[in-house]
Amino acid sequence: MISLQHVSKRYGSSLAVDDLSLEIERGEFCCLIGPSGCGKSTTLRVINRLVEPSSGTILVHGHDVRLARPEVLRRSMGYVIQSVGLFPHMTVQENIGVVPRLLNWDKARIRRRAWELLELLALPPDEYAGKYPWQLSGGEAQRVGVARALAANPDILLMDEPFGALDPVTREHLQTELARLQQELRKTIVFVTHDIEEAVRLASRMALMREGRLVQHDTPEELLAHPADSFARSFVGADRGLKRLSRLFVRDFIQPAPAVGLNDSPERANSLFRIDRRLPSLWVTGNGGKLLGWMNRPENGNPEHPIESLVPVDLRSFPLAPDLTLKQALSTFIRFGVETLPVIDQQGRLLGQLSLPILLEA
Ligand SMILES: Nc1ncnc2c1ncn2[C@@H]1O[C@H](COP(=O)(O)OP(=O)(O)OP(=O)(O)O)[C@@H](O)[C@H]1O
Repeated sequence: MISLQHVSKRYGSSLAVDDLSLEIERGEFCCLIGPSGCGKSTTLRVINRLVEPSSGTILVHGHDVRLARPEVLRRSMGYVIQSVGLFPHMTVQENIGVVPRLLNWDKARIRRRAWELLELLALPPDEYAGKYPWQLSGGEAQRVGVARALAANPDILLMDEPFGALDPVTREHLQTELARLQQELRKTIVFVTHDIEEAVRLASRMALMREGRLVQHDTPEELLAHPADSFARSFVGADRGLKRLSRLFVRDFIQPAPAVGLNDSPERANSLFRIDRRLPSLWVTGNGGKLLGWMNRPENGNPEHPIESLVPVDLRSFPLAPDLTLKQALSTFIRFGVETLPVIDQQGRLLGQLSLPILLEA
């Protein structure tokens, strides 16, 4: 899909990119990663000819990019940068419509597309289409930037530190959105970041660079498990086991959860405690299997009624959602100081539980 062959870029006497060869397959999410100044942005920009390489060849869909007119090439790829670059005098809808207008789409089609994309990016069109960039938060502006890049439905998205300027919470939110979007759209994405956590979370393959050269091009799992050299090892960090947890999801580690209904008899709870003598507590569910809290094993062994022994939980923060990463789950374990956490679906129904030993084994 995108093939960089022996690409170099020289600025005066220094080489920003040094004989770099890289193959990016269709539908891949390739993160270019490495320390500041290693040539990530330059590598990205030679793909849409914002930067002309000093030597080497770049093929997109098998065609040499040098043979395409730069403006045509750029329109055929989405491009998202850190500072967004929305036009301040244009509304959100007009900003999203920039490339479609250049492509002479009619007004109705541009509007339809803008609304469709705003919905896709969780920005209600009624509310956002008519806003100006100064009326948006950083996270919202970045979403509009992504919508604008997707406007003409390009196969390729080039993203240069798109979330670099956002606060950590918004950043994590947008990472989740982008991962969801990619599941749905399957674009070929080249994404520059110097944040290894971000790359591990999003990439299907990571290209680790150092001083303009490619050090390792691998899946995040491989890069974390088998860094190619001492530089790669130090870049991925001593806590690479912890980082791997960002690639694993709660849904794949759910186990059955021992539970009673709120209106079940004390005998029912008692029999579950008898079956597993080490069980410290039972989850308690209400209508339709919705989680309410837990009940502890009675200390004197006398059966207790779930209604009377219920310890309610804060459903917004305590239970896990199946699509959280194990890393996020670990922080919930630490926050509450527990060994087992319930997993619930969007309706609050108990799906099962995750235990800390299972997570640590993963
Ligand atoms: N237009 C330019 N003129 C001169 N030198 C440049 C130019 N653009 C980049 N460089 C140099 O090329 C090298 C690679 O820059 P590049 O921006 O590609 O790195 P990067 O890995 O994206 O860095 P960062 O993570 O800090 O953005 C740097 O040493 C930089 O100073």
